[in-house]
Amino acid sequence: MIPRLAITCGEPAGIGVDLVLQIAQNALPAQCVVIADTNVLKRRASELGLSPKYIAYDASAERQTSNAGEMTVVHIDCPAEVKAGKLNTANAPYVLETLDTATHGCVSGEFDAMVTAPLHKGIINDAGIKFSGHTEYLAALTKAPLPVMLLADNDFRVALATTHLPLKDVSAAITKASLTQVIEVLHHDLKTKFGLERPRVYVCGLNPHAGEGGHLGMEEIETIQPVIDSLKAAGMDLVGALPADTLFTQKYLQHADAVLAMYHDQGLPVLKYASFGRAVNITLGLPIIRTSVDHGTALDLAGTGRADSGSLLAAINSAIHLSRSSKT
Ligand SMILES: NC(=O)C1=CN([C@@H]2O[C@H](COP(=O)(O)OP(=O)(O)OC[C@H]3O[C@@H](n4cnc5c(N)ncnc54)[C@H](O)[C@@H]3O)[C@@H](O)[C@H]2O)C=CC1
Ligand SMILES: NCC(=O)COP(=O)(O)O
Repeated sequence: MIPRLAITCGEPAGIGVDLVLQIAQNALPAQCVVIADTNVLKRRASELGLSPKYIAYDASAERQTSNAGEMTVVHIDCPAEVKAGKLNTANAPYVLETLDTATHGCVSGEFDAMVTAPLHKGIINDAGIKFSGHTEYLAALTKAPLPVMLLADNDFRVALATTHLPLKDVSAAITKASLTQVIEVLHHDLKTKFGLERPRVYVCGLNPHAGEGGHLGMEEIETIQPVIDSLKAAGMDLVGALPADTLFTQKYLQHADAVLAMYHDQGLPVLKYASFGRAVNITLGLPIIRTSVDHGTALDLAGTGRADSGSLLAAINSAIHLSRSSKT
């Protein structure tokens, strides 16, 4: 089976467009279908000194792997002119339309997976559209009750109990019910997507020193530990709650199939310090396969040819692997 992947370019003023063009210089063992405005691609390609052959996507044609120097495209109109590095609120609906097209294609089975290049959350909100991130948006589109963000560099996997929310709201968002659901989704997907029979998950506390016995916060005693104990009693292999600063050391990491951090900037800086440029963001808990890059729009690099496509390539390879090996 040749996997067919929908690839979105994200923010058109960002490096997503550059990266997709760079990736198309190489042959890939999948049919990569880029969802974008062909004119945006062509203009950026000429800025980068690239000239791929553009092929209009034909859903009825037989699947073929992607050839070097060719790009299969589903054209979506981008309303306003795109200048590399310059955000424009007028193009926010276009960004979402590319996501909608890719997602509907995955839900219908036309695509086996979607791979997303980075979008700019701020400019979409500036356009008057409430938006937190791909993770939440794709969950709403696919009616998934709870998405879980996981970033991975091979066997080093970091999942998050909460995603995009202000730090002041994190504690209230971690309830016994929400944390139980997050761990259940993580446990389920580690088995079905990563083939881990009995995944071992190390769980971080929320507070410094995991609350220091209640002297530095009560969330561990009142919420996190009771959830861990109850799921362990139900048969899951969980360790914690451990202080996050010491959990992220080799002594523990070498035994972990995944780490569950309580919030975005507790887990991701560690992962990015170790693996920036080759890690993959995988959304768990969706009825479709979605992978993404480990970085943002890097407006400072758009159109310069200096953006590193390592993480996008890793995201594509991960989507290919997951399309072939995932069980439901
Ligand atoms: N999956 C997604 O859609 C993601 C989107 N973002 C969004 O990106 C926007 C900008 O975020 P920032 O925090 O500035 O992070 P960023 O990742 O865009 O940039 C941080 C630094 O890393 C560099 N960098 C990023 N990607 C690179 C690459 N492929 N090659 C070489 N250098 C690279 C940039 O030049 C910059 O110096 C925000 O709106 C954020 O929400 C951030 C992360 C993921
Ligand atoms: N830092 C990772 C990130 O923000 C990715 O968000 P999403 O757009 O994939 O939900």
